Amino acid sequence: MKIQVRGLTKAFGGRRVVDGLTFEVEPAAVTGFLGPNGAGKTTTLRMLLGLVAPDSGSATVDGRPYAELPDPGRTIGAALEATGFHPARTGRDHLAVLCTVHGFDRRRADEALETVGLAEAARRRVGGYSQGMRQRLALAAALLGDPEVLVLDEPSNGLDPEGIAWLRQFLRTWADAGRTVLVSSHLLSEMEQLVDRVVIIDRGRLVHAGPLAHLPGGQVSVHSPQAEALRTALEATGARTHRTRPDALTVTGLPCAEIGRLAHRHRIELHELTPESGDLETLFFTLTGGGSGSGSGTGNGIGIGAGSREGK
Ligand SMILES: Nc1ncnc2c1ncn2[C@@H]1O[C@H](COP(=O)(O)OP(=O)(O)OP(=O)(O)O)[C@@H](O)[C@H]1O
Repeated sequence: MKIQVRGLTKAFGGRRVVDGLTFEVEPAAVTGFLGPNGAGKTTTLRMLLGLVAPDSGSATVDGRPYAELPDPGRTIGAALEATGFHPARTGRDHLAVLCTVHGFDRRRADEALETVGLAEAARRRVGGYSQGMRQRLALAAALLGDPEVLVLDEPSNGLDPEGIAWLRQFLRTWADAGRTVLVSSHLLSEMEQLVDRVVIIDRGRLVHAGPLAHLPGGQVSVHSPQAEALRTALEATGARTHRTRPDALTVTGLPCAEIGRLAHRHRIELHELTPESGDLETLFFTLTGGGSGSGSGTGNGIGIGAGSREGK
């Protein structure tokens, strides 16, 4: 099932926090939803889940807005925040209550706890859970309806490296089964390990969407016996070059096809043209000019312009 977001817009107090946002999330892939703190990720997800009404535009799953899904609980599962658990309840009781509320078989509670690796802690009170265990419990809650589509807001927050490795494997298996998953984060370095595709937003607007493997902003390595002539031609277009050998350059700021076209136009012989995939950090800073937040990274990864969390 596909998630489709079309012209989605939402303003709070006259300020647009989601601004004409359009993107799609395909099944059978893990899609990262990335942007600095306050970029509008959570608001977008809340609109997708029918928790906030858009001012204009739409967010649909399988072609329908949440409110019109015939069986929303079995279509889309979401973990928006790993908070709001009753501390005196056990993990198992928490899920059992949700099963009752949503009309799911109570056996799903134990199955979901098993899936997220919380079976042994199931009968302990949530008040004693670590942040990572709460994340797993929130994920278990999202899985109760055995949905086709999973939406996770910052699921790696509070997970230790072992937890991250587990999450990566879980998401991989999920996508390999042909299901859809959208995972939001402001931690680029972690997402790079977790996702196949990215949707990057900043100030409520789309900055970039596409496969992780084809990120722009990376470098291209070029071998040519006329490296100096090529360098002159490239720099005239504004691309940055670095001579690595007498017959080799790395080029930043132009894709392979453009470099090949330019070389052809100047009758420059090429022996090799190799893209070196960009990384998310380079991409983000290239596309947004450094992000809208302030301050440095937070948590155990590198944050995208991770400033303070506003208005929460
Ligand atoms: N109900 C609300 N009323 C007023 N302002 C809101 C409301 N919900 C969100 N905002 C504001 O909208 C902006 C976008 O917030 P949102 O939580 O969607 O961003 P985010 O990208 O998810 O950020 P984070 O990574 O911090 O969760 C923020 O400035 C936030 O303060």
